[in-house]
Amino acid sequence: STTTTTTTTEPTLPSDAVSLLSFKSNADLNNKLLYFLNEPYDYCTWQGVKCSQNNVIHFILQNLFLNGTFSPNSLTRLTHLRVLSLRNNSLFGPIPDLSSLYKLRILLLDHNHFSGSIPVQLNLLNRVVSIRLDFNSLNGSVPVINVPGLKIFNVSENRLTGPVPFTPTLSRFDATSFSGNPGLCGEIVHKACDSRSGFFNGDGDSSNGDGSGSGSSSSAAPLESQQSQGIVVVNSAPAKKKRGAKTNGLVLGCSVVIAILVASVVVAVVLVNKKKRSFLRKEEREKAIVEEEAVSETVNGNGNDVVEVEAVTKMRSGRLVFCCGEVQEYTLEQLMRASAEVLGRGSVGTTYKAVVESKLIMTVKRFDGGKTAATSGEDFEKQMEIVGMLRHPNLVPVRAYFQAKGERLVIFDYQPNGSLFNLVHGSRSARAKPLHWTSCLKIAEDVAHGLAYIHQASSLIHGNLKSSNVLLGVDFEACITDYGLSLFADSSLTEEDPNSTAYKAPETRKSSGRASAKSDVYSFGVLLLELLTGKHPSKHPFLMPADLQDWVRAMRDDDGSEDNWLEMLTEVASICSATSPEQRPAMWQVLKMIQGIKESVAMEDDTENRLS
Ligand SMILES: Nc1ncnc2c1ncn2[C@@H]1O[C@H](COP(=O)(O)OP(=O)(O)OP(=O)(O)O)[C@@H](O)[C@H]1O
Repeated sequence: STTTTTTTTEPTLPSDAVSLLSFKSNADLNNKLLYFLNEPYDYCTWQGVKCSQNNVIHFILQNLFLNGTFSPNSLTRLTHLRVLSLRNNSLFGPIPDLSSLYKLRILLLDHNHFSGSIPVQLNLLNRVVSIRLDFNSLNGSVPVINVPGLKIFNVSENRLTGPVPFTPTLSRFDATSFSGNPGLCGEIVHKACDSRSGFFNGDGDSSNGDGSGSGSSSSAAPLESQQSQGIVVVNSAPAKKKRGAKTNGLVLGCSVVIAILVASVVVAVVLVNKKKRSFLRKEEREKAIVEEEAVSETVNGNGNDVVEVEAVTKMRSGRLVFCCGEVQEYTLEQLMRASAEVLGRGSVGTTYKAVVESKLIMTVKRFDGGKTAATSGEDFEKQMEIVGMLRHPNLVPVRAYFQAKGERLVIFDYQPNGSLFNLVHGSRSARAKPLHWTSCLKIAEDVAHGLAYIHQASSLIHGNLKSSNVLLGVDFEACITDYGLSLFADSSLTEEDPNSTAYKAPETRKSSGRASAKSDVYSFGVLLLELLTGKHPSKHPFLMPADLQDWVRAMRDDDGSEDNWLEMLTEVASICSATSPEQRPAMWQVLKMIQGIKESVAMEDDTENRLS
């Protein structure tokens, strides 16, 4: 056979093939890459390789456990290379000088074991838009990098030390690009390089009077960039030369004014950022965008190979799936760029109010990868398909979902009037009366309706019914959210909040206990008591039915006028929260009971009206 895995460099071989084989011989010690040289030399079909006119333009080998080194004189000879990604492997040793790759736009070497220093020649890659070197073991200092088009730069989680050069390029990135390197200092990472002065400690350094800002003495960056780019910098380094010369009253006065202005701008920037932050951290948002760029690179390099582009998009960026045949109103990229505000952090992730393209408002639940890792991608998709099909006036609809490696998002409608939790406990003082009985009845009916629908329309259960998962719609109708998502939570990893635990049926509190339709009924009973009494479930006493009636009446300060309906609703709550699941009614029966109470109240009103 002519098939060979030889790594010898025969002069007749195409030089790109030689470079690839040379890379493989050092980087792939476990021989995972099946690179065989057959005539005609077909290296453009090798794993991870994409060519344009027989020149390698993309080399993408991700998540392959490649275990070896990145030798100089291997890929560095691929002078047409535009995308180089070796992320998420086990490559070790130094990163070679890549300056010969002058066409390189995307360099992703993150999540490996690279050591040694960051090659200073990165600064010569003047077409590069993305450099990711995070999660390696790189040491030494951050080199001066001034590449105007650089959009993504991340060297976090390494062992870098010393001042971060304050160049016009690097100053565009925030501390997250450098985090996880305790030895780094300077303005960008908000850490003084001189141990004598604090960064934001107001010790007077900010008013040292010389107006210079760089704590990174090694930086060759022009200082005017700090002002011209509108970056407010509080100096961390003590003024050495000019301090003595500028101590007159006028300068001190100016310094105070400047300090006040600086503080106001910092506060304003912090406030704006708080409101406008994307639900993805900057680096993650940019990662998604870069991956899209990599995809568009694929298009450029390969004409109109749409099918392949779709496959790449699915694989790398994940897929935004719109449920129930919804119209696709926005793209993944638009979603990733949405401005977002944290609504709260729950047991399995964080929930955001996101605004896409300044007009579409939605709620995005972003799962914490670690806490839902036990659910496979396939199971997630299956469950989301069922959940996404449900439509009912008392359910917050799931519009879309997304998953990619380590990232899961579920997109709901945004409910403008907050949650039942806020309505019951929110701004009301501790001594405020519980909700009016008509509201209690209406909310109880809405929630029972939604829950009965979930149980009947599908094989789903809610699994996490509680007042923060009941939201109020535009007409203050109660809508259940987060149904069917509890399945993804790994209970051994989620912290138990006493308020949440109190909703859980006794049979589900054991580690082997599984949620069921009957455990949802129990949660509904607890929620009903919360509604009636205004008390957090963790404060509900365990009482026999007769005593429960007395307690509810006492909590409502009832003078007897609410007697009838209150007694009936408390009765419903009591049977729903029976200790034994068999004794609890089904949800449709609970709904019927509540509707019965409503009708009897209406009849009573009617009779009273006629008599009066
Ligand atoms: N669609 C929505 N519209 C408006 N607010 C929402 C929406 N979904 C959730 N919220 C609010 O966002 C906050 C956080 O919700 P999240 O579901 O993350 O946590 P939780 O409900 O407290 O706990 P869990 O994760 O156990 O459900 C809650 O106050 C919730 O009421």
